[in-house]
Amino acid sequence: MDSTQSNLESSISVPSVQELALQGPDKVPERYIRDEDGDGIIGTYPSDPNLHVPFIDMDKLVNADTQQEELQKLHLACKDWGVFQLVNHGVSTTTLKNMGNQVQRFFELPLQEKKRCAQRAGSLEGYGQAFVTSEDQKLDWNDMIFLKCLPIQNRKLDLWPQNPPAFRETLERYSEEIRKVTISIVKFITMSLGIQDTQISEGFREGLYDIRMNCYPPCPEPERVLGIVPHADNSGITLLLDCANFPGLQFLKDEKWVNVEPIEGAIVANIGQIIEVISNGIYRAPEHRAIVNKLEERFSIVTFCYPNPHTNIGPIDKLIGEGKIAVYKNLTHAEYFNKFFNRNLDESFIDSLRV
Ligand SMILES: O=C(O)CCC(=O)C(=O)O
Ligand SMILES: [Fe+2]
Repeated sequence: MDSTQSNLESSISVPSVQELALQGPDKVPERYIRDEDGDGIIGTYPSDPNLHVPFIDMDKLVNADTQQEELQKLHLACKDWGVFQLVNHGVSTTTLKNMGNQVQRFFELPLQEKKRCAQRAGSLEGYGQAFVTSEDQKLDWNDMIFLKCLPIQNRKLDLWPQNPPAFRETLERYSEEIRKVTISIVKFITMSLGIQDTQISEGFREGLYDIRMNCYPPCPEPERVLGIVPHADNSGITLLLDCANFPGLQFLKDEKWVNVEPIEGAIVANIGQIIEVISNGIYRAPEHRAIVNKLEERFSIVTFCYPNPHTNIGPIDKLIGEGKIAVYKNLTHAEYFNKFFNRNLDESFIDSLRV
């Protein structure tokens, strides 16, 4: 990544939401309140309980007899939703369970212990918060720890928790298994775009895997705050492990918020803005947000997967020409990240990538 410091590559420090919640307040501090009128409306869109995020079965993608049908489902999932629940993905149940446990145990530690991994000036890595640049900005009802996991030389081990004791080895194992899933699901995503060569998916073998672990404490006024403000991810693809047994993650579909019902053993996969660009906008990086719960704490483990830094980010040749024009610019990896970290938080990042 570019060595020049850019404005969103670090965040000002904010209070721990877990500590706030522990005091058992009956009201939420003003800095977290999103509905100024107190009418409980967050965002402009209603939610729709009758819509469900599609499912994709990796076994069916691999099996020659079922592949075509499943590729067609995958195509529609990426085009119409930008998100799907992936089952039979190959990450072992033990790895998923261990990862969830370690993250929960980390967030259960006393604040002082978690602060040993606190973000340092000028970096988003570590325990803290992302994209907070001013004291009067509204805050998310969320604590997080963000760690670069792959390639191995990107790890800042001084920020990796040593407590709980199995945290590091569990995260190492998890990131390796997630990398395998990423390479294969990206291969099928490009196949569903009609591209047969594996150059794009192979770009994820030496790719970057950054993991954000989120804790959403119970909130006395859940309908007035957000766990994470609506956004699309700047990744190639994002793979999310939802550790709760109630919904918290929502995707925007046809101007309605749709809950992701957590399914044990499934991984939620959403298209990131890099695949949106590569696919020349055929596949969309969907807007999503997290809501919070009055009684229960929720954890999620989110892997942002990027192709290796030598890959240019632009629409692939096969999807332009013969009357199809490029909708997005072609940028180097460094230019893409520079634009991302210097973006204006009030403007659409993806629009800034349009030709
Ligand atoms: O925790 C969630 O459900 C959403 C997290 C998310 O969207 C993110 O970290 O980018
Ligand atoms: Fe996200």
